[in-house]
Amino acid sequence: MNLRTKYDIPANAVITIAGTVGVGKSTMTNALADALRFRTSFEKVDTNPYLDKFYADFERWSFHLQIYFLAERFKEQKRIFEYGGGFIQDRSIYEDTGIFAKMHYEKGTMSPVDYETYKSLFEAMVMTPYFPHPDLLIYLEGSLDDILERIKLRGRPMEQQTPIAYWEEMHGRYENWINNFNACPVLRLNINDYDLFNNPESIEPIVEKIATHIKQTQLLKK
Ligand SMILES: Nc1ncnc2c1ncn2[C@@H]1O[C@H](COP(=O)(O)OP(=O)(O)O)[C@@H](O)[C@H]1O
Ligand SMILES: Nc1ncnc2c1ncn2[C@H]1C[C@H](O)[C@@H](COP(=O)(O)O)O1
Repeated sequence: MNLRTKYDIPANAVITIAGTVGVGKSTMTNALADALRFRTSFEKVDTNPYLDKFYADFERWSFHLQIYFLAERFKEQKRIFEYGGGFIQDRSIYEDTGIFAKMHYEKGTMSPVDYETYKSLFEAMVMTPYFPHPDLLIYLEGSLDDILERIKLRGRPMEQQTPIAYWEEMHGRYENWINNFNACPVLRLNINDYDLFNNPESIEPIVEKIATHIKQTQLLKK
């Protein structure tokens, strides 16, 4: 059944899924797109020319990787706009700057000049009235142990070789980031409260929450 019509979710809605590496964004993106009959926008991992190099040498490749992600996400943004919405997006552009670029700069693996260049490009491209914010950002949260388990289970070699301290730092930063995030409405979901693998029907209560959230936001705008 098409849950979008059942719960009266606008056909042009754009919903972005945020959360730390391995938390379950791609799985949620697919499940929601299927339930709502929406298109998907994924970040490209297998064809990313910098990701492996970046994990092997953060200092050397962090700027290149951020520029690559920024360009890719901007192209996706344009595609979403051209279709007139109706998308589930795997990871928001806000995480690139608010989590990744900032973390690498503060940890000394991106130089101050590269960080400034990146930020000014980001602000010129994204923080303008011409860049529509998503209708809803769904934030997936879970314990560090559960997330480490999922990263292990997925088994991307570059992530297996990365010290646990990196994922721990990121996990803490995500918590701070979401508590201060206000660019668009947020729906927080704990990964222990649904199980899309063993219980695919657990998507329906999530769709219901999304509908309520979007309606509340529309009422506030009036
Ligand atoms: N609800 C779930 N229960 C158990 N494992 C899950 C669930 N959702 C995702 N996973 C597993 O966790 C790993 C990371 O999920 P993924 O969706 O790729 O995360 P992300 O896109 O956030 O990096 C994958 O191995 C995936 O199969
Ligand atoms: N902006 C980014 N900077 C550094 N690394 C990033 C960025 N965006 C994504 N990544 C990495 C993290 C993961 O290894 C892969 C895919 O992310 P995932 O959360 O598994 O979808 O890319």
